[in-house]
Amino acid sequence: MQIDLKILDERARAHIPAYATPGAAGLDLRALLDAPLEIAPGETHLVHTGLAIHIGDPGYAALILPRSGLGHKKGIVLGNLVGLIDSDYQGELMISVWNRGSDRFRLEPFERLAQLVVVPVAQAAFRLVDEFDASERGTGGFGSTGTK
Ligand SMILES: O=c1ccn([C@H]2C[C@H](O)[C@@H](COP(=O)(O)OP(=O)(O)OP(=O)(O)O)O2)c(=O)[nH]1
Ligand SMILES: [Mg+2]
Repeated sequence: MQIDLKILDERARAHIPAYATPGAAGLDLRALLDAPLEIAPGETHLVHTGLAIHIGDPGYAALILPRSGLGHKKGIVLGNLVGLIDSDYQGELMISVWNRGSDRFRLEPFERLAQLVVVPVAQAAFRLVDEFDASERGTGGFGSTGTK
């Protein structure tokens, strides 16, 4: 599929998101910074990408997810845990970066810090009912199928 992409800051032109391997699901997003950004433990910063996308089709959305290596090894994840990019959003892609670790982290200009995944979306219409058709699970949740 194709998605319209706008470059909002010329520095981002050299780093148009691309899939790193033929099977990649995520497109790495880079930090558009003038200088390295020191992120103290517990701090959250909103980081620019210099890019905007317009998905334009309500049958799709994009998710911003952490990169596994940064998240696991450095504690650098997202302040909103997951970013949701609506299909009608046309503004800059912004990344909320949260240092949940115990060490300072130095984010370098144009470092890859998160990834964008395009996903199909179903927009649901709600039909009000008094009773649901029976299902095998019914109302059982939170471990009701056993814990082992
Ligand atoms: O990590 C993110 C999350 C969201 N957005 C943009 C795209 C999204 O379409 C818009 C609104 O996000 P969301 O709906 O999650 O935030 P909200 O707090 O509900 O704001 P709004 O009232 O604008 O919907 O902000 C980003 O750039 N980065
Ligand atoms: Mg919203």
